[in-house]
This record gives sequence, structure tokens and C-alpha cells, in this order.
Amino acid sequence: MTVHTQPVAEAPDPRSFGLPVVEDGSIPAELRSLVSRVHDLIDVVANTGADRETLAEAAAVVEDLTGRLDVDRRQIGTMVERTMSDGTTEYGTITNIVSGDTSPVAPPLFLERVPGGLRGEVTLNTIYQGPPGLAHGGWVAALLDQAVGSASAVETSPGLTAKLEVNYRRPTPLFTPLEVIGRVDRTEGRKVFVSGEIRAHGEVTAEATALMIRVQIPE
Ligand SMILES: CCCCCCCCCCCC(=O)SCCNC(=O)CCNC(=O)[C@H](O)C(C)(C)COP(=O)(O)OP(=O)(O)OC[C@H]1O[C@@H](n2cnc3c(N)ncnc32)[C@H](O)[C@@H]1OP(=O)(O)O
Repeated sequence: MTVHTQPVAEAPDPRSFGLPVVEDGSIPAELRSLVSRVHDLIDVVANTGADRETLAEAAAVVEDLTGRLDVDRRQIGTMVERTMSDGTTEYGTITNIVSGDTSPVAPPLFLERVPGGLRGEVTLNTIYQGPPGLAHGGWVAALLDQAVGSASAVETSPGLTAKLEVNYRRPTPLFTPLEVIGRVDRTEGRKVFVSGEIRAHGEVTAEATALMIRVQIPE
């Protein structure tokens, strides 16, 4: 058994899996702005009390915009290459629903290396609502899956989640800064045992343990 506390290697280049890669700096500021505006739009649409005329007008505008933007679609599996604050290179799926740069549905959760693992902060709006005022349990699991999966990718090499167990200790509130942590506990060959938690106001609302299986890197 080996315990890795430091990255063992540079992240494998997704191009070796046949995946297209874009540098995060090449994503236009206008696209990042659009993604953010649409994120806000989803929350507003889900809660609007606007009159029928305004709703009909908005639907027509959005339909028109959808048509104008539906050009030159990216290849499924397109990855983003980014340089982390410690200078290492990382890759992520560009439309990843939790962390993707171009996903308007993503909260988004951006994770940074900290001693012992990865850490990110995120505040959820009503897009993620399950029980009244609270995050949906599936989204709590998604945040934890992302954090432990990324920790495994960063500290060992990319893999898929084989098993994820979540303990929901307290309700996870909306509109409250959440701290999300992921770490590698130990590795056994391709098996990476990981854990993580979410905190609100310093208190753990949910914790997870998971098993990641590292993918075989092409020679
Ligand atoms: C660059 C991008 C970065 C990007 C960073 C990305 C972060 C993304 C985070 C999100 C992660 C996801 O959502 S991933 C998406 C959700 N997950 C999936 O779709 C995975 C679906 N499952 C699978 O494809 C497969 O079952 C795998 C790949 C997990 C394993 O299949 P395999 O490769 O054939 O390996 P296999 O021989 O079966 O198993 C290897 C070893 O693990 C054990 N094992 C396998 N599954 C389990 C299990 N559930 N519980 C216990 N043990 C298990 C086996 O017994 C074996 O042990 P031994 O005999 O060797 O002792």
C-alpha cells in the first residue's frame, strides 16, 4: 500500500485519449460572462412572478438566442487545461456539471490545492434546491464526488468513481458559503480511497468516502 501526499506525476495529457483540449485563457471573456448571465437566468426563471406578456416575450428572445448560439458546437469530451496557483497543469471537462467553465448549470465549484488535499468554496442558489431552502441531496453528493474525484486525479491520476457513500449529517443550506474538501486517504494499485466533506458555518453538513478506479493511461 502506498500513501501519496504529493502529486506523483504530471497530469496525463487528455490529447493522448483523443480528446480536444482548450487553454482556459482562450475561453473568451464574453463567453464566461454569458455563462454567468445564463446561470442567473436559470435561477430567475425558476422563481419569476412576471406577467404572461413578459414571459411570452422572454421565451421568444431566449428561443432566438438559442438558435443564434447553436453553431460550431464543441466536441463532446472537450477538456480545459489550466495552470493551478502552485504552477501545476490540470485538466477538466469543459461542460462538467459541477465545475465546468462553460456550464451555466455548474455552481461552479473551483478547487485549489491545500495541504492534505483540495478545497473549494461555493454558494448554491435555488437551481440546487431540494427540500425548502436546502440543497438537494443529489447535488450534495455531486459536489463531494467532484471534490474526491479531483483530489484523486491531482494526487494520483484520473479515474472513475466506483463507489460513493455519503453521510448527510445536517441540512446543507442554500445562499450560504459552503466549504468543500476532498483528499486521498490511501491507494492500492488502481484503487484510490478518498474522502471529503462539506461545511457550512464551519460545521460539517455532509461527508463522503469513495473508491476511485484509475483509468489506464495509453502508452
Ligand atoms: C483528465 C481528467 C481529470 C478530471 C477530474 C475528474 C473529476 C471528476 C469527478 C467525477 C467523477 C465521476 O462522476 S465518474 C462517473 C461515475 N462513475 C462511473 O460511471 C463508473 C462506472 N464504472 C466503471 O466504468 C467500472 O466499474 C470501473 C471503471 C469503475 C472499474 O472497472 P474496471 O476498470 O474494469 O476495473 P475492475 O477490474 O472492475 O476493478 C478494479 C478493482 O477495483 C475493484 N472494484 C471495482 N468496483 C468496485 C466497487 N464498486 N466496490 C469495491 N471494489 C470495486 C475490483 O474488485 C478490482 O479490485 P482488484 O481485483 O484489483 O483487487
